[in-house]
Amino acid sequence: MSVADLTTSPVTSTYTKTSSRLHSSQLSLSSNRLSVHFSRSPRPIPRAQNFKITCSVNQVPAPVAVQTEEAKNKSECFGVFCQTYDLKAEEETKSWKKLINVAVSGAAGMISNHLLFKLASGEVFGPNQPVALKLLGSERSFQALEGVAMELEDSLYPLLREVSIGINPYEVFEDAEWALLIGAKPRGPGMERAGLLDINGQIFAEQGKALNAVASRNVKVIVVGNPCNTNALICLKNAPNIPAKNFHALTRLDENRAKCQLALKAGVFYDKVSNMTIWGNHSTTQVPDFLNARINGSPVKEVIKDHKWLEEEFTEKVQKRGGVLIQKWGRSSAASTAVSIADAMKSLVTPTPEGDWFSTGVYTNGNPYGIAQDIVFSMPCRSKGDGDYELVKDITFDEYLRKRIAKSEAELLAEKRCVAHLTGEGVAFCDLPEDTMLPGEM
Ligand SMILES: NC(=O)c1ccc[n+]([C@@H]2O[C@H](COP(=O)([O-])OP(=O)(O)OC[C@H]3O[C@@H](n4cnc5c(N)ncnc54)[C@H](O)[C@@H]3O)[C@@H](O)[C@H]2O)c1
Repeated sequence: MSVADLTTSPVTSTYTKTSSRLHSSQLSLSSNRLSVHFSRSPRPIPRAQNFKITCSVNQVPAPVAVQTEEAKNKSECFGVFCQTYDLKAEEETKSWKKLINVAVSGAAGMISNHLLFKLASGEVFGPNQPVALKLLGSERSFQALEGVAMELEDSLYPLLREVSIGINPYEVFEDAEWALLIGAKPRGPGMERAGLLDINGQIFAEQGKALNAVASRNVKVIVVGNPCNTNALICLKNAPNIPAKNFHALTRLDENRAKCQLALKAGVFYDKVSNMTIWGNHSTTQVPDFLNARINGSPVKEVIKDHKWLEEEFTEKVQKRGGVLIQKWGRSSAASTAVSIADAMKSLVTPTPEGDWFSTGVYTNGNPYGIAQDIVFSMPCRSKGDGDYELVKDITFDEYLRKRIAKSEAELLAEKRCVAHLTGEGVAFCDLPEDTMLPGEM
């Protein structure tokens, strides 16, 4: 049964439009009946469209798209996603899950332009998980946000049930179960790192407060906007009613880059590289850990005998990859960052393969590695696939690794002092050890 088959059935034009949103893999057939169940949002007043369709291929009830006064007046939902369908359910497909609310900030930006389509396609949450996308933009980017929503409309994703757009985080983050915080100001010419910390820190303080006020109490937050570790710290400090454990700073792109470089050097396909940890800050002090990583199940140092390359070239290559890419591309990595955000989410919603782990920047309180408390630091984690994670215990350290980790730790502690006014910890004092470039910056 294809979409083409469906659209030839005797339906009204409204229904044809809707049924053309369905892909055969997401449909369920019982005898000659086809059922699709669009989950209802838990919110009392729908902001975007909530609808339920059941149809028979031979005899299709002609559904009426109802534009209620309330729906007309809603500015948050977008276009086709504002339709309310008044349909009678004849058959419900049991496999559909409850709608998942995903908020994305910086939704009109370059990274989101790749990520949103991955989320809507089912790549992250699976082929029977309906998704609502709640898109946050800035005042300046609002028109572009409408353009993004139009492209989402035109993509006819069957799993995409709601799209709402807005510039007020207190509205957009309502009931969010995932918050992907990508929107941030780029570092302008001549801007000091401390200036960037302050200007973006304010965005993440506000968004932390908004999450605290209106998001799901178990929302998982992934901070991408730079400087992402300290932004994540600011965000969690401003959201005291959400577990600090739920906040992540994205270092998965760095992990993916490190795996790629090791695979290249060892002459193996990159799926043979496992147990890759990025320690520390998403900056050039980050530490790609070749001591604990494995290639084909063996320690990297047994496979790659050129230890000088590992300590010098490999480490620097990973740390500066973003900058090199900008020189080639003329802009910072967007597609591979979106891939890595999807990877980071998948790592939390699917069980980690036996013996392996992944890297993510998380809150350090209670960590078993002796890293300073109360910062957000990239560390090795495992997940049961329930959205939560635990830190990996059996990790080996040597002097080289300890020394490098300490440098990244010192940088994050200095960044923390720089944003004390945003974390509720007094007066800020900025003594950053050096102005390390962020990956992705010139
Ligand atoms: N952690 C990582 O691995 C990683 C990798 C690459 C880029 N980044 C960072 O991700 C961020 C976004 O990158 P991009 O390439 O998508 O940038 P972009 O400039 O293309 O998009 C950013 C968008 O955010 C919007 N925005 C600004 N302030 C906002 C706010 N307060 N609320 C909502 N939206 C806001 C802007 O209008 C813009 O549309 C940057 O900070 C970049 O440094 C992080």
